[in-house]
Amino acid sequence: MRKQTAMNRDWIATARTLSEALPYLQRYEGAIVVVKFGGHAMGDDEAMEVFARDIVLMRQVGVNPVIVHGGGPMINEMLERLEIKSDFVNGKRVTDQATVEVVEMVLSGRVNKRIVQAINDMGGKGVGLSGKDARLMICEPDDPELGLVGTPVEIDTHILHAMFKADIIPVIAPLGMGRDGETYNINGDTAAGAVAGALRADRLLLLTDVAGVKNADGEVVTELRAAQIRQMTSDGVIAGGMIPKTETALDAIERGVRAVVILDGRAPNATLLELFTEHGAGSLIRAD
Ligand SMILES: Nc1ncnc2c1ncn2[C@@H]1O[C@H](COP(=O)(O)OP(=O)(O)O)[C@@H](O)[C@H]1O
Ligand SMILES: CC(=O)N[C@@H](CCC(=O)OP(=O)(O)O)C(=O)O
Repeated sequence: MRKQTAMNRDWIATARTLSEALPYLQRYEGAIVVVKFGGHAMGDDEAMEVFARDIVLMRQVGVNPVIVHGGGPMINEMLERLEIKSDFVNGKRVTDQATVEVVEMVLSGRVNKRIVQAINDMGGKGVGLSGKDARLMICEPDDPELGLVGTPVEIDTHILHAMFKADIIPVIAPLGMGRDGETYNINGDTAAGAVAGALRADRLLLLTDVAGVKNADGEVVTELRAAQIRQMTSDGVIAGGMIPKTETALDAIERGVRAVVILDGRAPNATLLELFTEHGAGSLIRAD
């Protein structure tokens, strides 16, 4: 008879986890899951590999994942190198013409390609595009104070549905086009929310560098409703980069997204844990 060593007890636990995933796999078959991959959530090459593997696995089991990425820290690094000063207002970058050119170069050129390559290295079919491609995201100016920052007002989802049919994983850089062909910088969270809303996604996962939305005592709140978010924002508990995230969550839910989760993208297999196990991660936001 074969003995149960410590090692094969680990295998038994792995097999059990796989087996227990069945109801979740059934629930998400054919579902659309938009994943916002924030610049702070992107780690080293190994973390990128784990993220890409999870996304390819999602596609393999019948989910339609869409990646919308950020890259704020990478943009900051390039702006510093070029000695271009940059300010944020309520988590959004004040963007002039010189800045938007750098944003496009870094996001579409560097960050997007890195994610696409990681997905393709894992055997998936990742295709990179920005909101300018195929007029995916038409924008209007956000706040005049922010310059060339756009709010998506029209999302053409045809290209995304065509990609799902072709087994392609879309990887979207948050840039948009104005009605006169001008380029807009879109906050990554805002772009992800707009795409998720237009697709009526089943889930929007916002991957960041904190475990979730924290209360005044610094504890992660695991379930949040709209009224609570509004209160925490007016109290200043939700601040900085968390403002566009929670605003996005509320907006996406209003547009028909079933639920939004804000979670730590640096935690290994964060997306799989959230979707396919009973151990939901981060803060889950639903309609009131
Ligand atoms: N109530 C809050 N709970 C958690 N994080 C918060 C809160 N208020 C502000 N933050 C800040 O928001 C940051 C996440 O936003 P951001 O840096 O823009 O992330 P990303 O690059 O992933 O989009 C956190 O690292 C944290 O410093
Ligand atoms: C208007 C605006 O703020 N655009 C962002 C776009 C990138 C982004 O959102 O990156 P993270 O998700 O990593 O923060 C910026 O210029 O930094």
